[in-house]
Amino acid sequence: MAIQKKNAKARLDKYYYLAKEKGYRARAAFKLIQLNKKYSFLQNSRCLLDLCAAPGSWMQVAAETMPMKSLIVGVDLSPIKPIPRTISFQDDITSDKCRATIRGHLKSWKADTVVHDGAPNVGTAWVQDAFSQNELVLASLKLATEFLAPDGTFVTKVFRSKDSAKLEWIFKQLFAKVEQTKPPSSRNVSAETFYVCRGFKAPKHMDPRFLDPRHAFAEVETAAVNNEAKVFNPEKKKRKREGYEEGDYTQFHEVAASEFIQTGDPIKMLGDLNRLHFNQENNGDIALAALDKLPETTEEIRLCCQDLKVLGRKEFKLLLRWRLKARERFGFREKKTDHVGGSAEKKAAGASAATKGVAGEEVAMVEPMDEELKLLEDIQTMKDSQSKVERKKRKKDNERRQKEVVRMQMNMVTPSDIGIEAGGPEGSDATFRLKDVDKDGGVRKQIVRGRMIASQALETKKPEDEDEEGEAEDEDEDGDQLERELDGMYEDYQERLEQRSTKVAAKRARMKARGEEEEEFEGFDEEDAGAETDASSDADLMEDEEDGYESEGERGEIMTNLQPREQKGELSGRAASFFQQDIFKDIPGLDDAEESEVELERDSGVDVASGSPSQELKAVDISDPDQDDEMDIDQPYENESDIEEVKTKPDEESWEERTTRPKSAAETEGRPNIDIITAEAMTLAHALATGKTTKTQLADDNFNKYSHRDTDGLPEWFLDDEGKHSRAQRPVTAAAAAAIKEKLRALNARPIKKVREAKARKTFRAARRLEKLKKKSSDLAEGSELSEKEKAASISGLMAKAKKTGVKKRKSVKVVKAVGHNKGAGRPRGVKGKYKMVDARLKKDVRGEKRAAKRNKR
Ligand SMILES: C[S@@+](CC[C@H](N)C(=O)[O-])C[C@H]1O[C@@H](n2cnc3c(N)ncnc32)[C@H](O)[C@@H]1O
Repeated sequence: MAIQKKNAKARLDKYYYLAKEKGYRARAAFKLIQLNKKYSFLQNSRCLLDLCAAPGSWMQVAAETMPMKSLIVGVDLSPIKPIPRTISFQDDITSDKCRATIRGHLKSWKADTVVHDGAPNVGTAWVQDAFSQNELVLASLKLATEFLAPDGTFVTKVFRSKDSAKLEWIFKQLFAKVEQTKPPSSRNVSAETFYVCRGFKAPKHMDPRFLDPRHAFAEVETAAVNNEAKVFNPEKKKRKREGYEEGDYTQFHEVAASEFIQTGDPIKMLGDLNRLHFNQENNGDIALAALDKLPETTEEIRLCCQDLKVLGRKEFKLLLRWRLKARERFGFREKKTDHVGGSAEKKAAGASAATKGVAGEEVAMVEPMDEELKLLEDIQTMKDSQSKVERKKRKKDNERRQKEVVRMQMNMVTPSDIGIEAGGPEGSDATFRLKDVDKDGGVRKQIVRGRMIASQALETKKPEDEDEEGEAEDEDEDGDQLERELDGMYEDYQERLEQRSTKVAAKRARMKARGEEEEEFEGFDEEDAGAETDASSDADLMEDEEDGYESEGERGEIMTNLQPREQKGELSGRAASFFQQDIFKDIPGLDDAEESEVELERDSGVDVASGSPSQELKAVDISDPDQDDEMDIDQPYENESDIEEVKTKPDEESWEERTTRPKSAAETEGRPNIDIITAEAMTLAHALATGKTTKTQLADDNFNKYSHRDTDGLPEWFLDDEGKHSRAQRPVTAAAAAAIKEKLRALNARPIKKVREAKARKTFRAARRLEKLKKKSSDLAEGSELSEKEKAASISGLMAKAKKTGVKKRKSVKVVKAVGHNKGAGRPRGVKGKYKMVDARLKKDVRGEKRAAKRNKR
C-alpha cells in the first residue's frame, strides 16, 4: 500500500502506537475492532473472507475474535506474512483466478462474513482513486455475493464520492440492513467510510450489469451550483470531497479577461477560475487588446485578475463593476430587466453586484444591493469582526489563566515566572505592589498554608468570576494575596529543590537505616534558621551546600555548628562500631577524624579542629574572642567559607581517634587548630600573617554596603538571589590560590571512604581468619596424639584452606545466542542460572575485535 511520505509523522497517531504495542500489523486493525464492537459480527462467524488483507491486521483481529477453528482466508495483491490460524494468498481480487483460489480454500463452506478494506494506490488524482476504490468495492461485493452465506455480513470501505450513494443503493438491494459508519480510528481527514451490510438476501439470480461499474456508476444529473454563494462567500471554501469534475483533472484554470467581459455568467467564472489573463497571442484577440488599453483596466484590476482565489468580497465587486463598465464601453446592450419588475434602468455598477447579460443571453442575476443594505452589511461585518477579536482575546485570557493554574498545581511556576505572570491578571505592576508580610514563623506558616487555599480558589474560579472579583477587591488585598502565593510557592520550590537533591535523599536513607527519625525539611524559615542549633540540621545545611545548593535563607544565622561526629554521619552506626574494634587500631587510612575534617573542609572551606572541647572558634579572627559580635554582624552577606563560627560539644571528644590523634602546636597551646582551605581564606590569612592587614582592619572591612541590609519584608526568593550575587568580592592572590590547589590535590589523592572501608573489611576478615588459624594450629600443636609430621600436614592443610576461602569463585554466566527459539522473550530453553543473550552481530563484532587485537599483538 502506498503511503504518502508527506505528513508521515503526523500520521503516527495513538492508534499507530497502540497497534505497535498490541502487535497488530497496521493501525487499520482498530477500524475492524471498532466496527465489530458496534455490530458484533465476528463473534458469530465461523468463516471469514478478507479481501485486500495485507499486511494482515484485520486477519489478526479476526483470528483473535472469531471462535476457535474458524476458517479465515485473506487475499491481497501484496504478500501477507503467515498469521496463525489463517490462510492467505496473493492475488488480484478482480481476477477469476482469485475467485477460483478462494473457492479452493473454502471448499463447500460459505463465508459468514466478507470484509473488504481495499485501497488502490491512494494518493493519485482523487477522482481516479475514488473510481478504482468503487470498482474494488464492486469487485469485492461480487465475491461476497458468490461466497457469502445467506444472512451473512459484508463490511466494506467506501470512499465518499458522488458514486457512494449508488453503491449504497446496490447494497440495499442485496442486504436487509445497510449502515454507513466511520469508526473513530478512521482519520477525519480521510474520505473513507465503512458500510456494514447485514442479512445477505442471497438472491438466486442477479443481473450481471448490477455489479458492473459501467452500469452501476452511470452518470446522474447533478443539482445546479450556487455560484453566487461561491463568489460572495469566498472564505467559506468547501473541500472537494466529491473529487474533481469529470474530465477536469487540473486545479488551475484561467481564461482571457475578455471572456469574463463577454460571459453571461460572470459570477460562475469568478467562482471557478484562478486567473484572468491579459496575454495576447500572435494572431491577437482584439477584444482583449482593447480591454487591456481601457482606462478602467487599472493596475488594481490587473492585480485582482492575477489570483481570483485570494480575492475577497470587495475585490469581486470591483471586478464586476469593471466588467459592467467595459461592457458599456464595448457597446454590449444590457438586456431590459423584464424579470426584475420590468424596469429597464441600469443598476449603478458600484452599488450592487447585479450583473446583466448580453441581450438574449441567459443571465445569472445577483440581487441588487442598495446603499442602505450595503451600509447595514458593513456595520454587521464590523460588529462581527469586533466581537471576533473580543472573543479571541477572552479565549486567550482564559487559556492563560488555566495554564497558570495548572502550572501552579504542578509546581512548575518558579518565582520569577510568578512575578511576570502576575503582571497580567493582577495588574501591570503587580510585582511592585507587594506588601510587607509578617515574617514571623507562625504567621508565615499560616501564610504558607493559606497559599494552597488561595491557589485552589484561583483554580476553581471561573475566568468571568475572576474578572468581577478582581474589580471588587481591594488592591491591597490583591497584593497580600499575591505575596502569600509568592511566598508559598517559593517554599514549595525550595522543598522541591531539596527533594530533588540526590544527596539529601541519600542522607535521609542513611538516617532511616540508622533508625534516626527523619526530620521533615521545613524550608528555610527564618524562625527555623534562628532557632536552629540542632546539629543534624546543620549537617543538612552543609550537605546542601556541597550539592551546590546555597542556603542563603539562613544568612545572618550560625551556619556551621559542628555536631558530634557520630551524628554527622561519616560512618553508619554499624560501621562505626565495627571500625572501633581493636583490630583496626593500627590500620592506616581509617582515621575518621581525618575524614570528617576532609568533609568539613569541603563543606565550609575551613578545616577546623578544636583544641579544647568547649572552645568557640573563628576562622579568621583566631585569637580574639571579643570579635565574636563584630564577625557575626557581617555574616548575612559574607562568604561563609571565610568567617564561620564553629561550636563543638564536649561529647564530640568521645570519638576515639580524636583522643589518640597527636595534637597540633596550636591545640597544645589552647588555640584552635584551623586549616584554611579556600583561596579567599588563604589570601586573608597571608595578609594577616604578613602584616598587610590587621584584625581591626579586617573587622572594619566587614562593615560595607552588604552588611546591615534591611531585609525585613523582602520575599525570601529575592533574598536568596541577592545572597548569591550581591556580596563582597574578596581578593584572591595567586600564591594563595596555588597553595590551596596543592592542598586539594593532596586531599583528592587519598582513597575515598568506601574504598578505605572495603580494604579495611578485607583486612579484618583476613585477620579473623588468621586468628582462627592460629587457634586451630596451636590446638593441633598441643594435641599429643598426632605425630609431628601429621601435625605439620594438618597445619599446612588448614593454611591452604584459609587461603582458598579468601578467594570467592565467580559464578559463570552462560552466553546464549539470540537465534531461532531463543529469539523471543524469556529464558532460553535448557539454560539454568545467569545467562547473557547475545545476537549474531554482537558475537561477530566481539570476535572481530579479538582478531584485530591478536593481529596488533603480532
Ligand atoms: C488499507 S490496505 C488493507 C489493510 C488491511 N485491511 C489490514 O488490516 O492490514 C489496502 C490493501 O488493498 C490492497 N489492494 C488494492 N487493490 C487490490 C486488488 N485489486 N486486489 C487485491 N488487493 C488489493 C492493497 O495491496 C493494500 O494492501
